[in-house]
Amino acid sequence: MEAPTLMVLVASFSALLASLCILKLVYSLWWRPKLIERELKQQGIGGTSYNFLCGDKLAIEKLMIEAWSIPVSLNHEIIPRVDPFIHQIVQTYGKVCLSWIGTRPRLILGKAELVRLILNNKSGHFQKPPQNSLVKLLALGLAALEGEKWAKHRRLITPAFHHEKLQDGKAGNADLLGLLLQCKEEKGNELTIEDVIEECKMFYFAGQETTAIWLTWTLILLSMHPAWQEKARQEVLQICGKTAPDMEILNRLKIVTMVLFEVLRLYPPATYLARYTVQRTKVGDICIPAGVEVYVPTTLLHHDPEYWGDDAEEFNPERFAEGVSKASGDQLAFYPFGWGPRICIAQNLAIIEAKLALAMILQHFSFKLSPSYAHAPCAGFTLQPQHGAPIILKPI
Ligand code: HEM
Repeated sequence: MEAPTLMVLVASFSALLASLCILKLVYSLWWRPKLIERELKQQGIGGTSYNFLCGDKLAIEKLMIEAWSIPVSLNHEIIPRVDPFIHQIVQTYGKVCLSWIGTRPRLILGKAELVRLILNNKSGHFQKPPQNSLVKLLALGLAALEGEKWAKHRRLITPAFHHEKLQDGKAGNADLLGLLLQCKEEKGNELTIEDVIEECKMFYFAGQETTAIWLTWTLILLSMHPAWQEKARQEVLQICGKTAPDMEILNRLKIVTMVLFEVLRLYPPATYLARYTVQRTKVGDICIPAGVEVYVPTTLLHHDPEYWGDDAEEFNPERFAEGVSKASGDQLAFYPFGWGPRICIAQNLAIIEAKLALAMILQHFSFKLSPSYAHAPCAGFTLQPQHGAPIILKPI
């Protein structure tokens, strides 16, 4: 073949390749989002229209900067501050609506019956959304695994949190590490040393932050509601005086438990859960295309008067007097630990830790908010008091 002909061929091939790349880009950055938008809107789902490349990112950032620049009054109507975009979009388009995180469609499902279908789904069509590399670096392990590997790790780790272990006070990191290393040693088991490290990292992050923040909000709320602080203290002192509570005593602390659940309702450490459709999937009447992030807004459901009544925004531990299942109009309006197959593996441990810590604080201290406290809940990795929690403790 002559040189000029060869050059023409190479040039045509390059041009074809470039056109294909451009087409692919146009498809993923414009056409596909628009197709998904049309499909969901045809099913009667309202929401924002897709903006090229950035979606609702700018609107979300603007609302957050505004909301987070000032504290709020000392009450529990926190949604407009914690998640101003969700607050606004749900007010405009309803509890089931569509928004955009860049090019990724985000379907908000703020109804208990749909939350149930998503979190209970065992088809494998809903997975954890693809994460950016920073999140991957921080937290891998069980919470980020999928499919067979997740099922295997979950099976391996579950015994570390068995009820009897918790009763003996033996559960925890040392136990988990022992279990994982034992599994790694066993012949035929493909658990690698990297897997063991990832699980330990995951448990460190998942375990420390969430329980600490739960206790922090509990101290803030019991400072805001001193009558409940006193009621809970009286219960502890009546049952065990000033001796450290054991498991049997912890099981008898009814008011302490009601208080802790009411704090989890109003200030859930994990403000939302997210899933991602790996293929077209039906949820109730909604047909969700592949590649859609499903956003399950925990804080919104925990504050919704439809499930909690007119006093939804009030701190009223009494609503948990008959247990979690009778506290709301729908059991799936309260899921601080998630639900279904991926429910928090350590929820019993977290509850025991929180009860023990709170009971011991109540036994030995009375507490109130420092005058420098500004009520400013904001959602980062977990739901945080933005300017800290200065609390004045007085030994009793
Ligand atoms: C107040 C305390 C805690 C809260 C509110 C909490 C909340 C949650 C939630 C909502 C999920 C489900 C996530 C999802 O479905 O996407 C979860 C999963 C998980 N949590 Fe917790 N958690 C707490 C304490 C802990 C502790 C103490 C540990 C470890 C010692 C832990 C380890 C895990 C793990 C490993 C998963 C992933 C389970 C799986 O995907 O199979 N959590 N947690």
